[in-house]
Amino acid sequence: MAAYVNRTISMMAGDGPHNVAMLNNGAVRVNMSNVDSPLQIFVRAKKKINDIFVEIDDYVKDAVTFMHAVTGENGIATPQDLANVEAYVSKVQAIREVLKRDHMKVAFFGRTSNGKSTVINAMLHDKILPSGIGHTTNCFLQVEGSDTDESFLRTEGSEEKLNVQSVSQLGHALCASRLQECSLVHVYWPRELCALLRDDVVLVDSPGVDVTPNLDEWIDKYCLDADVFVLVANAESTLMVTEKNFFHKVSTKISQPNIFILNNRWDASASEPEYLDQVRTQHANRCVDFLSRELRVCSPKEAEERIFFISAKEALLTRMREREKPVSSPILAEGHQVRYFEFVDFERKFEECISKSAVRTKFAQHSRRGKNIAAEVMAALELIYNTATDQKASKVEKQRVLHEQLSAIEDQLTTITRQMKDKINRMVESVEHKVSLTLSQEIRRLSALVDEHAGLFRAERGALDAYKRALHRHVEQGLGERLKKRLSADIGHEMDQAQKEMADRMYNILPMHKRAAAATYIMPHQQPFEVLYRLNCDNLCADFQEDLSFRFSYGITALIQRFQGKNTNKIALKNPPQYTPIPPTVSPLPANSEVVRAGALAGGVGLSPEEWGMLSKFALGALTSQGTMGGLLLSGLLLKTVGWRIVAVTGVVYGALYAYERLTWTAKAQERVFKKQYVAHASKKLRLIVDLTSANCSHQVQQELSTMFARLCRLIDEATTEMDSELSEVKEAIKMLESASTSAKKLRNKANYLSHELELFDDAFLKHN
Ligand SMILES: Nc1nc2c(ncn2[C@@H]2O[C@H](COP(=O)(O)OP(=O)(O)OP(=O)(O)O)[C@@H](O)[C@H]2O)c(=O)[nH]1
Repeated sequence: MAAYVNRTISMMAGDGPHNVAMLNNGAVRVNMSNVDSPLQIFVRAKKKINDIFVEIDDYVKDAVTFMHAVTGENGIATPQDLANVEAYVSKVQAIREVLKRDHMKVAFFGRTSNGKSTVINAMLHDKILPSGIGHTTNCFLQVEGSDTDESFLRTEGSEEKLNVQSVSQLGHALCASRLQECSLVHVYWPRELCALLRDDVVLVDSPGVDVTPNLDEWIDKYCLDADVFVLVANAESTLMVTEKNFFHKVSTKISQPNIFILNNRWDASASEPEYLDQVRTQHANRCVDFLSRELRVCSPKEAEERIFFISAKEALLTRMREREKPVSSPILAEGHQVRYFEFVDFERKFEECISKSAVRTKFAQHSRRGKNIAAEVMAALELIYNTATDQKASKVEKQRVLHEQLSAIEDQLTTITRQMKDKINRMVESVEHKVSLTLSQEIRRLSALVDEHAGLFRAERGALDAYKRALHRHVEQGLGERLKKRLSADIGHEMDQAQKEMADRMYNILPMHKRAAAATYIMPHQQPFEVLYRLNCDNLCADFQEDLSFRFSYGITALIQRFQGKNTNKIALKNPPQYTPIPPTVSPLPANSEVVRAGALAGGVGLSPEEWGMLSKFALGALTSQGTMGGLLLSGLLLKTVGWRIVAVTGVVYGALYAYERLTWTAKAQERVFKKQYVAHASKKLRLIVDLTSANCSHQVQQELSTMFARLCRLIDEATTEMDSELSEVKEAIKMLESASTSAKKLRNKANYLSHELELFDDAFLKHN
């Protein structure tokens, strides 16, 4: 027996969770260090996946912040995309909460008094749960590590901390204030006092399966999240139907539950050593059969590894002694070391099993969900990245097109401006020439126009003034109509052509969407173009003074004037006068303008106008004086030369001519003379305003075309301004899209990193588990 014990000790010391040593007094000490405990797999896995979920949490929050920035108007993510990713924040939070609470749970079941509480106490190395003969545990007792160093109780649904000593009352079936059998009491025990608790193992004690009909309720409440079930059987008897029945129910609700069978009270076999092996074999076979054949939760070989023959009472006692705690019965039966080693062996296998199982059942699903979340968020970011990339490409293209359009418009506008300027200048010159020519021609035809006037002519002052006003109107109107007829249509046609060409060329460089606006903005001429000029005969001929006094054509004065006029012309021709240019003006010339002109002519022969006046008066005075000596001498000379008869006949003829002219000096003749004088005067005045009028008309044309060109240029300017601001917007959008695609790419890559981390987690903790 001693050899068997030593062999078992050396075997277990090598790979067990606890270093085992036999003490001098025959007791066995087990090192509580849990550095190499299989439970550390769960601990490390929990820490790792918790760290990964912290990163996933940060990642999802970063993704939500990013998506907020790119969602909305002109955004690249839809509110639905944002809502989808936002939903993961709470999901990750929920997983982290579950992770915090994740532990390895082992539930102990069996018939009353089989020793469930004693097994748990032995595993906890202390007498924590009530145990005793008869029906002791009357409700579920869950022992777990307390975060603080204190030990306390908490009943289900209550936050009140109760004294841990009260567990023997609350959980004891014999206690007056006992709880419902289905209720749960949390027993918090300092982690530092127990390696199992430190490593997140939670142990659940239960009332005997033979004392309740509510097995289904138990299973639903306490078994569904259990990683390992321990059936504590009584080695003194055999597996009972009630026990089997319970686990049948468990296996229908949980797929492949991990079930260990402890044949407790094996110390009883010490009193009957001769049947020890047979009984053990019998129990073991039945248990293997139950697990592998009836429940089908494992293979027979695996089942063999999950069946143990122990004495919880001895194990607890041994551990109490190790911890130098008072024990009621220090005497242990023969073979207690072997049973204790088997108990330790159970613990090691149980720890391996519960650790692997908990990692697989709890963290596998977390890992899967983490990967799904990373993949879903990555898909959303991939979509945003693609959208941002596509939109950026189209914006870059738009930017290129806008650049091209702007520089094309600028080039074309420069060319068109130069050409249009030339065209306007040519048109202005042409119009000026045309108006000048036409007006000059019309001035030459002024006598015909004046002759057409058929008003009642009378020589009285009042009637004459009225006639003059009527004639002014007639000339204004007639001249106006003729000019309009000859110029407006012609120039108007040229204007229309020029404007049309201008508009066509400008439209062509406008962007398409502006053309419609331009078409409505620049309306074609509703009215034909009209040359505007101001012909105000009232002002122009205000200085006109008719001379309607009778003058005999052959009177001496007339003859001298005629003679004088010829000589003056001769003098004028010999000495061409230097005219002082008179600036064209619409205001009437001064009344003494003739004097000025005469003065200018006089200047041509070197005499001042005053000197010429004196000379003329003297000559005329000399010739026209009837009573002077000169006249007498001339008469005498004529009489002596040609004879008195000829003089008489000439006198008669001369008298007859005078009488005739005097008699024909009627209102008609006076009107003719008036019109002639008017034509001469008006022609002279109109000639003065030819340049001004033609300049005005050409200016009008220039104004009209320049205004139109300016309006078109304004349209182009508006269009280019719009295009400039559009270009700025496009540049901004490109910047935003660039930054969005970079961020989306970074976040997408982080999702890859997280998925990779979870893959590594699977490799480390799940794949070979
Ligand atoms: N001889 C012996 N007695 C044991 C062993 N384990 C437990 N007992 C005793 O069996 C009695 C019942 O033990 P408990 O641990 O209360 O059994 P239980 O299964 O928890 O019983 P309930 O709580 O009523 O369901 C106690 O007196 C224990 O001391 C053992 O291995 N050997």
